[in-house]
Amino acid sequence: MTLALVNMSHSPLLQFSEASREVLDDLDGAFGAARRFAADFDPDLIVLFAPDHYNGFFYELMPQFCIGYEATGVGDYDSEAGPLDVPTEIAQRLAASVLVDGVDCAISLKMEVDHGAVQPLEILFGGITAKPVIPIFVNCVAPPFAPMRRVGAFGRAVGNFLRDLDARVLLIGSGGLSHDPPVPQIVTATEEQRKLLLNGRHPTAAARAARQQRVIDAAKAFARGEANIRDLNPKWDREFMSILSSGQLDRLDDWTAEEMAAEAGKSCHEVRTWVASHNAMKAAVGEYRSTFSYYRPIPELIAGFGVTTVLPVDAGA
Ligand SMILES: O=C(O)CCC(=O)/C=C/C=C(\O)C(=O)O
Ligand SMILES: [Fe+2]
Repeated sequence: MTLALVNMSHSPLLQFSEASREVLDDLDGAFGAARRFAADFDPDLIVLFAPDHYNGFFYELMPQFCIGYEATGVGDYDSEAGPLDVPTEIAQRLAASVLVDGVDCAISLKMEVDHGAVQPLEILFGGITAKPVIPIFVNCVAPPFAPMRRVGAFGRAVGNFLRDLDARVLLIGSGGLSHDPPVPQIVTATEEQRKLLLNGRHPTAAARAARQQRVIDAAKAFARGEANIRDLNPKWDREFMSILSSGQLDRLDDWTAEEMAAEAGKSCHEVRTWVASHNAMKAAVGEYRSTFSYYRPIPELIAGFGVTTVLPVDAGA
């Protein structure tokens, strides 16, 4: 086993925002660094921790963690649609191993994934079929949430499996830091939103376009300072990133979902993908070190945006 890790925020607004050329070029620089890191590492397998935004997972049956044996991109926000190249037999062994390790984890023989999973594959590798990938859903938008210590335990169970796998594996954690985009909440949902949250699979093109336009409009209003959206919290973001790079992952164990959302917005729970990925890395390799770290609060994307790359301490410089 040889392991490397990329964590990156994603944004459905990347192609649809009014962010300035300077901001987008700055972000492209960070994506370029992560892309070069991924190309240099040249994995033969990607293990991708990603959230979903009510495109593949719904309240009809909402797991906290789910390993995909097969997966398809739904194509939201112009992300690539179609089947991913999932090595089913390895995914099956991974799921069995995680269960034996004591973490109850769902499996899907027909997972549907959205921009949260697809965007890092596009940015790092140019598409969803460039490399074999095992997609792992982590619930980051639908309360109630697993305790953070459980997210850590899940990540470690994945890492324990990877430690004994004869492969070059790139772990990816996909999701934002502080952010509060207008994702409907079950407690405040209108009747129409409730239908979407329960099972809004495969919306019509018109319904998809209306849903997306609402988010695009909210981002424009937020950048003008006019939206009713919680502010980004760069202090919280930097503290979180510094805890991850310190390797002291148990410092996150007692963070509560309520405090996290109050500090950093409801979608900050996407950091759960970073927590799982770092715990997987630590379980598999022991000590790790950060090799690249980018952070910028970007209101036009409604995102505290981070990109990091990580290698085992004993890997060459
Ligand atoms: O379309 C909807 O109703 C949900 C909104 C949505 O998908 C927003 C996604 C935002 C992110 O992925 C993000 O900022 O991390
Ligand atoms: Fe997201």
